Amino acid sequence: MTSPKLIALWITRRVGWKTVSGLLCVAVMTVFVVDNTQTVHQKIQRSAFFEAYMRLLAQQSSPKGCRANHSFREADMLLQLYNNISLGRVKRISIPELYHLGDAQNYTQFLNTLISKRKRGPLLQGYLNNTGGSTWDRFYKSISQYHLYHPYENNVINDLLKDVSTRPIVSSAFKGGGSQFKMLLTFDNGARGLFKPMRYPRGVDTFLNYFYFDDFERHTAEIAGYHLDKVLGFHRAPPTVGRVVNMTLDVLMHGTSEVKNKTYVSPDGNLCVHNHCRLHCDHICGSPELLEGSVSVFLPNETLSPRSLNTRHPYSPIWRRTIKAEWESDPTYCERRLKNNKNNTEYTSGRLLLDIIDMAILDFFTGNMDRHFYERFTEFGADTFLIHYDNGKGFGRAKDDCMTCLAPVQQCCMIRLSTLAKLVKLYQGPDSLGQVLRDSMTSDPLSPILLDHHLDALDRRVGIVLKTIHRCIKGKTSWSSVVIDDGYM
Ligand SMILES: Nc1ncnc2c1ncn2[C@@H]1O[C@H](COP(=O)(O)OP(=O)(O)OP(=O)(O)O)[C@@H](O)[C@H]1O
Ligand SMILES: [Mn+2]
Repeated sequence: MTSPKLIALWITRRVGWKTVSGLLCVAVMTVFVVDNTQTVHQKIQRSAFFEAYMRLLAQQSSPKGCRANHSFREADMLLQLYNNISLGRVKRISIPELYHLGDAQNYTQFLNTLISKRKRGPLLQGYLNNTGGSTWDRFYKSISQYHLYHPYENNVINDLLKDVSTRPIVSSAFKGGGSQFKMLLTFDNGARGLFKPMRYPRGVDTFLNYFYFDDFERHTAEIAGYHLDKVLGFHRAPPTVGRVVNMTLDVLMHGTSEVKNKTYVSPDGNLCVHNHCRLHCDHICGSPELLEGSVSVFLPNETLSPRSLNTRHPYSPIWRRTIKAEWESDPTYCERRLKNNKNNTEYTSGRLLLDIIDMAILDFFTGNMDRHFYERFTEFGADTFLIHYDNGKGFGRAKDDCMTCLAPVQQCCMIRLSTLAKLVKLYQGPDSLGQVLRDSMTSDPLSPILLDHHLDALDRRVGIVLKTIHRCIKGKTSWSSVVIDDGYM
């Protein structure tokens, strides 16, 4: 914060807004009367103090962060504490300058500064000498130990998403694994994408009597999940885009023989396909032949760059209606099994637990309870990010908040400093999470992806995460045991 701004803030805090406004009016009148050789306007414009004061006044009257839509007393207290620590007003605790929040700085500027300091790390070995020039090749070559893609190589991702949403499809096959209907699409350049079809129109909520595993996924949640991961500065989700598939051309004509055999015209005259899977594989129909869905860029070939598949998530939910998982019934689960588990150093040291917490925050924002396993690129060992894919169970209910999704944060009472800084910034404004996500998603060909009430819910959820963190700090009476600066962002 600039020093005139600090002075303005200090005076305002001491004597109150009204008094300062009154004094300012008197000062303006005096300037006007005493010296009329220059206009009052010019004189006022010169004053740094005046400018700082007006900026603060504008923010006081119309905050636009998440807080403007949903404020929580405890989140406000955390915001104040955060800023006080940044200003050096709290003994023995400090926040590195990189994470200080300027009032007027917009979120994207703040995020970009943060990201520019992120470690790059080594790239995937299997692609180092790849000379292919497709957008997929360029993307694979940029995957590093610390991120799936680099935001400053934006053109790669933009070009890639354009290709995924427009390139001719030359083959479509059923994709096994998991419980939802999926197709593996191959494009005319041999590259691949994972297609998830629309199961619900945008306005349909998850039925209240459904468990999370009863529900279909939403293609819009896959697209929004990618954008949300991106605007939160994680860059750990495979680029995903909306696409309208032609059931005749892309599925019937270019389908594998298995797909062709399972394509039919419904009594309503629509071209449909069916497949048998574990849970949700009923019939997918075009209207009459067009079908919208999401396509995620397929990750690198697994033989070249293996991923640790099927590592059980410590907060995995149970596929049962009547039994609870251990973590659901034992609030000491994190302390006992993860944080202080001497038999399992995976969670007691390194970045893993904080990555699980980042993912829990992402899942709380979307309402996605569907985390059974986690995956990462094996060649980077434990010092690498978790891949944020499979976001399709999100955005089912805007009115409710998935508090069980937040269990890792509530129980472990930890958060990465960089993640906290982003959330506090979004809470403070001038931008809110709903707004930055809306802006990001306008680039998708199927925009609008989310209806407004889902965007508004995100602003509420930012406040709830901060409230949870504030409770942790109060409960443990220690900032530094809760807010961890491990240097990752
Ligand atoms: N973009 C991708 N590139 C490569 N592999 C992927 C991609 N997306 C998903 N996968 C792989 O396919 C598996 C199944 O995908 P996904 O989890 O999205 O399916 P699902 O049917 O929703 O599964 P579930 O029933 O567990 O929710 C993932 O665990 C992952 O290993
Ligand atoms: Mn899924």
